[in-house]
This record gives sequence, structure tokens and C-alpha cells, in this order.
Amino acid sequence: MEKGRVFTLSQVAQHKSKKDCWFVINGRVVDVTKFLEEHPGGEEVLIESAGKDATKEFDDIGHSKAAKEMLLKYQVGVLQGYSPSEGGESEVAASKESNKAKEMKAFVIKDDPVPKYKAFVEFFVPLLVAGSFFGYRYLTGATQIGS
Ligand code: HEM
Repeated sequence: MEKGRVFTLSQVAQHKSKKDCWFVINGRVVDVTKFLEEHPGGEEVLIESAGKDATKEFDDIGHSKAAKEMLLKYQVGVLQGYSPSEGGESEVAASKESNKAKEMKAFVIKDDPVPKYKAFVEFFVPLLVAGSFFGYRYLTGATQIGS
């Protein structure tokens, strides 16, 4: 489902059962139906506040960064009036991740020409010197024999 789809609180409130469990957390609408049984805090706490904006409850528990990142995985849309720039820590974490990926790419691109250049210097330059030396010896030798 498109993560940018806009829902109102009353639409979210339609999904408050064990078989269909939605939340609003930091403006994100998340469908955690498939996660209910896996929730380390138990499914009951989730079902109790399902269909609501549970940002306060979510933050009060002090959920880990991993838990915050899970919100992105289960996100099905955003709450009406919410702009993505108001995003919580998970958004920041996600953008940090993509920055890291960009840095890695830049590193690889920058790093690539160096070994190629080195290989050229280390392989061809001695070959060129040796070639010139033997070439010179051959030519001078040939001249001596010929004369
Ligand atoms: C809706 C999205 C939610 C997700 C993805 C989620 C995820 C998690 C995760 C991964 C943990 C393990 C501990 C950690 O990593 O922080 C956890 C623990 C817990 N969660 Fe949630 N949670 C959600 C919502 C909620 C809500 C709304 C409540 C309360 C109403 C809640 C109550 C708890 C409790 C009580 C624990 C156990 C904490 C502990 O043992 O110290 N969670 N949750």
C-alpha cells in the first residue's frame, strides 16, 4: 500500500480489532495486524489502544530505535494534516542511513581509480625500463657484431 495515503482519525478508528489493527504514531498510520503476536509487549496492550493515536503510549514505553524503524515497515499512510518533514526520529534515522549509503558510494568511486593507477605504475613502468634496457643492449650488441 502507498505509504503517503492520507487517513483521518475516524478512518483509523475503524481498524481496532485483532484481525485488523491500526495505529497513528508520530503522524504515521501503521497496520500492525501481522505484528500483534510478535509484539514483545504483548498483543493485549496493542489491541487496547488500537485505532487511536498512540504516540504518547509508544513514547512513554521508551521503544528502541529498532521499534521506531518498524513503524516505517508497517506504515500504510499518514494522518491528515501531517507533513513528512515533521517526522520523528525514525525519519532522521532513515535519512542518516541513506546519507551513509551515499558516502559509501562516493568512497567506492573515489577509491576505484587509485588501484588502477597503481597497477599501471607498478607493472608497466618496470616493464618499460626493462624493455628499454634490453632493447638498448640488443641494438648496441647487434651494432658491435655487425661492425
Ligand atoms: C504500533 C507499533 C509498535 C511497534 C512496532 C512496537 C514494537 C515494540 C518492540 C520492538 C518492542 C521490544 C522492545 C524495543 O525494541 O523497544 C516493544 C516492547 C513493548 N511495547 Fe511496543 N510497539 C508498538 C506499539 C506499542 C504500543 C502502542 C504500546 C502501548 C500501548 C506498546 C507497549 C510495549 C511494551 C509494554 C513493551 C515491553 C517493554 C519492556 O518489556 O520493557 N507498544 N514494542
